[in-house]
Amino acid sequence: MAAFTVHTSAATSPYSPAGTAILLRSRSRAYPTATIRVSCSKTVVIGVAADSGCGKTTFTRRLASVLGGGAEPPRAGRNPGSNTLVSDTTTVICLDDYHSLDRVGRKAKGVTALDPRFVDFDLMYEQVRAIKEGRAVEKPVYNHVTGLLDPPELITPPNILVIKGLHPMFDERVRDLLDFSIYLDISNEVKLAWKIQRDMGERGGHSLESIKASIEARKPDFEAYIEPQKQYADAVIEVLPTQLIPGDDECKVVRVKLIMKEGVEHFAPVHLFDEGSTVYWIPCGRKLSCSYPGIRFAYGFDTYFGHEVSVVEMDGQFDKLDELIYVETHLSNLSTKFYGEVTQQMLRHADVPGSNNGTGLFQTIVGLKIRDLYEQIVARR
Ligand SMILES: Nc1ncnc2c1ncn2[C@@H]1O[C@H](COP(=O)(O)OP(=O)(O)OP(=O)(O)O)[C@@H](O)[C@H]1O
Ligand SMILES: O=C(CO)[C@H](O)[C@H](O)COP(=O)(O)O
Repeated sequence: MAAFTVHTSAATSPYSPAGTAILLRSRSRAYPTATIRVSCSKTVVIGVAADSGCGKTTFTRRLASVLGGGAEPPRAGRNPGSNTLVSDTTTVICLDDYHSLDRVGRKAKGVTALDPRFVDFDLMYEQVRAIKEGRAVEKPVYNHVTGLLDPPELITPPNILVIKGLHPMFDERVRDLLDFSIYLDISNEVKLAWKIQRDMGERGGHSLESIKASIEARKPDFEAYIEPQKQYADAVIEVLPTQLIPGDDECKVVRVKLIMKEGVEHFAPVHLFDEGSTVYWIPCGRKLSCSYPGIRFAYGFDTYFGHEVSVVEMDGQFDKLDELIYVETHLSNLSTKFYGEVTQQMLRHADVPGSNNGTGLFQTIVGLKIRDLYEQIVARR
């Protein structure tokens, strides 16, 4: 386990309000000494796990914005290769920053980034714990552009820390630091469609064959190290091909399940119409315009890795986001602060991928539930 020294001094942090400065510095890595000023309030920690290219960044951008104000990379002058997002209430850190090998090193060893042997879990645990306890850290940076391990960046304690990546629930010590955890469970068909969209579209430079090959090459490690984490998640957002278009392989229309564990402290699962009932609902018609293939909701109880869960499901997509209010009025336990807040949040983020289907809807709802969980934890203190 890495050894650490703690420095205390007073200064102003580039990230957070004034407070007594405590800086955690790792002896096992040569980090520059920085002094900052942080509030000593504690931080609520949220874990978001998924495979590569499965929407972690997209979700956590939406989440940070729902929790309070647009999330931006760290202030000017910081490392442009930083993966960190900061809003006025939330800091999102990317666990790729704890890679112990850079891209060349992984290639030389013939290992993938999913292999936990090459993740610095000791440092991850010490730094997430430090932030949770109100201490700033100098977090390493993995640069996805260059594939190199960049100089560290200063992270000071926010109200809510979101740790997103491949392994937030893999190490039991880190898992025990989480106040709430989400797993994004993207089916193989949808994962391929999204990776094609990104690596041949947005990022470019990849062929269909190389994309399929990279997914296949990582599959053994995904099944061994990433996918088993979903048993620990408090909520799972499962994205599947639609059942409304027989034989569809485009995955432009998706069926999405929000799987919520029962009995999680500060988290009351959402339900549709009547709690505890089994519901199948096709809302299309005069109050919710739906073009082909329409929309279908479902709700009920199930078991998931031995846990009792509630599941709300949406298949299809919205034509007019403002009509979502009709659906919202039939959902309960949303933790909204006013009538129509889910619909308003969806309209605010209409340009974010998934805003017309169950992924955007359930990600928005999870954001409001996390806000409520945070407020309950703070009130209890
Ligand atoms: N709900 C969604 N609907 C449609 N496309 C989506 C959705 N969420 C993410 N995507 C797309 O999937 C691709 C991967 O998304 P994103 O970069 O957020 O994943 P990631 O898990 O952060 O990736 P990586 O692990 O490589 O960092 C992007 O092209 C993104 O636009
Ligand atoms: O799985 C990933 C992120 O979730 C990345 O592929 C991993 O971090 C390695 O990055 P790169 O492919 O840019 O070297």
